[in-house]
Amino acid sequence: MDRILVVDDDLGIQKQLKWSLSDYEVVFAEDRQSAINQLRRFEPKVVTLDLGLPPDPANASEGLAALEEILALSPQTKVIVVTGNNDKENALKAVALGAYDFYQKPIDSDTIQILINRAANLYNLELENRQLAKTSSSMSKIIGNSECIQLVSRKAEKIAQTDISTLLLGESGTGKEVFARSIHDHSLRKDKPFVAINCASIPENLLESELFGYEKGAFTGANKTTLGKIETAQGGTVFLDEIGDMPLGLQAKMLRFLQERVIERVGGRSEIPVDIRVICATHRNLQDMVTEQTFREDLFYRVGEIIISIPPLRDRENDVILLAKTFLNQYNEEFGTKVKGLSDGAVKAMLQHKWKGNIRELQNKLKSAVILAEGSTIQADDLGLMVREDGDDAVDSLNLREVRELAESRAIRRAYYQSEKNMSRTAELLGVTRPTLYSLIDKYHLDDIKTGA
Ligand SMILES: Nc1ncnc2c1ncn2[C@@H]1O[C@H](COP(=O)(O)OP(=O)(O)OP(=O)(O)O)[C@@H](O)[C@H]1O
Repeated sequence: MDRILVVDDDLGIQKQLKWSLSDYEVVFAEDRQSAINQLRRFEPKVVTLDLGLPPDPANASEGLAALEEILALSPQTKVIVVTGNNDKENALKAVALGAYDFYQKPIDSDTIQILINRAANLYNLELENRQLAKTSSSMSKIIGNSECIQLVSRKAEKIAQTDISTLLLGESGTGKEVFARSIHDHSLRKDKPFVAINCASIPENLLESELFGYEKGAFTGANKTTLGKIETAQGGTVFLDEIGDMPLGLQAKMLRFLQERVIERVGGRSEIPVDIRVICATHRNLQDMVTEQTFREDLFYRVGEIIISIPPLRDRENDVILLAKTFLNQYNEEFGTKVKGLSDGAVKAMLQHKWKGNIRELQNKLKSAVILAEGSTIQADDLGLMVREDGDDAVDSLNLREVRELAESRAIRRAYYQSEKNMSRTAELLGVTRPTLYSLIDKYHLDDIKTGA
């Protein structure tokens, strides 16, 4: 509930406003000092300020001084000044000082309510814009305010200007490619190419020539010498998505390229030096693959000089809403629609949903909801989601064990980030011993925490 501060020494007006502003949490003050105290304590979004305050209720001096103090302390607050009848001069003075609007007594409940609603909406919009601007200032394409995504973004920002081989881990659709591009865009190689290749989507027999290129006549159909993706990225960055799907034979060749920074085209005889940064990604558990000997251990250490784990959307607190609003604006523009926002039910359903497809799933849902929405706001139904009552996690879980596992994994991850990745502190926050914490991390496959990423 948005909070409003009413500054007025007239108890009748206080009562009237409390009654007519039932959609808000209303707090009161009767003079300048108490107004400032309440402002500090409650951080209201909107203040209605009577200019005639004690000890000088007949003049506007005390009210104007209060206005200046409020705006100096909290410039984003929307202040609506309330003046005596016909006191236009002071009203205009207040607006010149930065008041959002003015209102002349006597107070009409409906009108002041409309004014306050508009002021609160504007405040919320400005707040959202500030948050978007804040997130876009560092890693520009990474949208998200949650603590875990901020930590990961900072890590990515730190390594962007180095050439360290980076391994991005995360479920499908969490934004691994977006991160890879952002790292490239923040690096000294940003004016050179960024070339992405998905190792899982290219048949095994073609992957080698796709990566390393081939000489004319190397095989049937090789009519002319062709550069591979690595060579075309010369000076820039190669993003190898789904590195876990790279066949073992090719892994050896990849290792040689990473160690010696030279490549040989298929059918070629000469070594070609390449100056390239490599970023790899996978949704697989490479450590397990190393144990199973389906991924070379030496390659694992070579591609993962630094490992960054991108958290799944369900662990990113309110980011889901921030992202949904961003996509909503984006799709409104793309499809020429005028959907205004998300209903409370839609917000609740989105916060409850498990987002197995992560940001990609959210994007798809928003896209069809914007196109199909009947009203001006998106409902849970438009997103194909259901609102569950609190504690009703079991509805789309397999059984109680799954509900418990999900809740425990979430709690562990939250405590881990809250304690800035300190294991002892994480265990303390969760009220378990360190060995218990480690066994839970193993049990729930929280690999990012295990590797300290
Ligand atoms: N932080 C973000 N802000 C806005 N959009 C994002 C963000 N992260 C990802 N996206 C969008 O989500 C979609 C999925 O992102 P991306 O392809 O980078 O995920 P991925 O982890 O590489 O997926 P996969 O493993 O399936 O290849 C893309 O359309 C991307 O534009």
